[in-house]
Amino acid sequence: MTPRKKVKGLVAATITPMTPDGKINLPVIGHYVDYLVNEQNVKNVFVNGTTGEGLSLSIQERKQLAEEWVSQGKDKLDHVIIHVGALNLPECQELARHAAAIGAGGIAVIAPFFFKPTNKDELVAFLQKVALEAPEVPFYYYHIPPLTGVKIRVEELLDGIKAQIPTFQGVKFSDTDLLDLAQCINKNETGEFEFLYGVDEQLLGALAIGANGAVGSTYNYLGRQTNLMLQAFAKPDFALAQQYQFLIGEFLNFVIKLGFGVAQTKAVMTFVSGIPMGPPRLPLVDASSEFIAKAKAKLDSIVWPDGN
Ligand SMILES: CC(=O)N[C@@H]([C@@H](O)[C@H](O)[C@H](O)CO)[C@@H](O)CC(=O)C(=O)O
Repeated sequence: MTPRKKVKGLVAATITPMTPDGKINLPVIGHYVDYLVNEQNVKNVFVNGTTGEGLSLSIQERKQLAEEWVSQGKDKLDHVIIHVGALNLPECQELARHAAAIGAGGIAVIAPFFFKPTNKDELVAFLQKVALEAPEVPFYYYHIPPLTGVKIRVEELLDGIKAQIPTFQGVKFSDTDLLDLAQCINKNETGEFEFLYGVDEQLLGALAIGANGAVGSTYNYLGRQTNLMLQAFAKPDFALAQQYQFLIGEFLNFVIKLGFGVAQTKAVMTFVSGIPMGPPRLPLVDASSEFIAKAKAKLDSIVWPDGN
C-alpha cells in the first residue's frame, strides 16, 4: 500500500441529504463539500456512518453516496473515508470493493451488532475479511459501543493487528472511555496509527491524551469554532481552548437535554448552512419545530471568543 498523508484535524461525519419524500438527495452534495471547505475549514469527511444513517440506507444508495462524495470532493477534500460496515459480511465486502474501485481514501467498519463478536479474535476475524477486499485502502475500525453494544477494548484489539490486517490505519474512537484511548495511544509509540476521537463534547480531553484528530457530527456546523479550539490547543493557549470547548459543550448540553440525535443534527445543519438536509429515514423522525426554534436561539446567543 502506498503511504499517504495521515488524517489530522477535523473530519465531518457527513449527513445524508434527503428529499422531502425520503430519497437521497445527491445534487446537494457538491454545495455541501464547498460549504465544509469554505465556511467550516473542514477538509475531511466520513461518509455513510452514524450521522449519515448508513445502516438505514440500501447498498445501492450507499454506493451512490460514496461515489458522489469522492467525485465532488476531488481536488477539494483531503480525505474521503467511507464507512462500509453492515450487519453481514458479504455486504461489507461488496461495499469495501466498491470503495476501493472508486478511489476512496479510507474505509471504516463498525462491529456487527445483531450477532455480536464476543471477543477480540472474533471481531478481528470479521474486520480482516472486509479489509482483504480493499488491499490498497487504509482501514479504520469504527468503535462506537454506545450504539453497537460491542465493548471489546480497543487497546486489546491493537495487539498484533498489523499482522492480521496489513492495511490497518487507525480507529475512529466514539466512546467516552479515555483510559482505553490513552492505552491505545501509549501503545502507538511509533505513531503509525491514527486515533480519531468521536465524542465532540469532550474532544479537548482526548486531544490532551494524544488523539490525532476527530470525526463527528458537529464539525458540519461547528467546524470553524472547533478548528479554533484545535489551534489554541496547538499554540498552546489552553485557557482559550477551554473556552471553545465549554461553549461547544454549552450548546450540546442544551440540545442533548431537549433530545438530540441524527434527526436533530439534520435540522441544525439545515438552519446553520442553509443547505436542505431533509428529513431522516424511519425509524428516525423529524426534529420538532419547537426543538429547531430553541436550538437556533441557543446557538445565536453564544458569543465565541473570536467575536463571531
Ligand atoms: C453517537 C453519535 O452520533 N456520535 C457522533 C458524535 O459526533 C455526536 O453526534 C456528538 O458528539 C454530539 O453528541 C459521532 O461519533 C458519530 C460519527 O462520527 C458518525 O456519524 O459516524
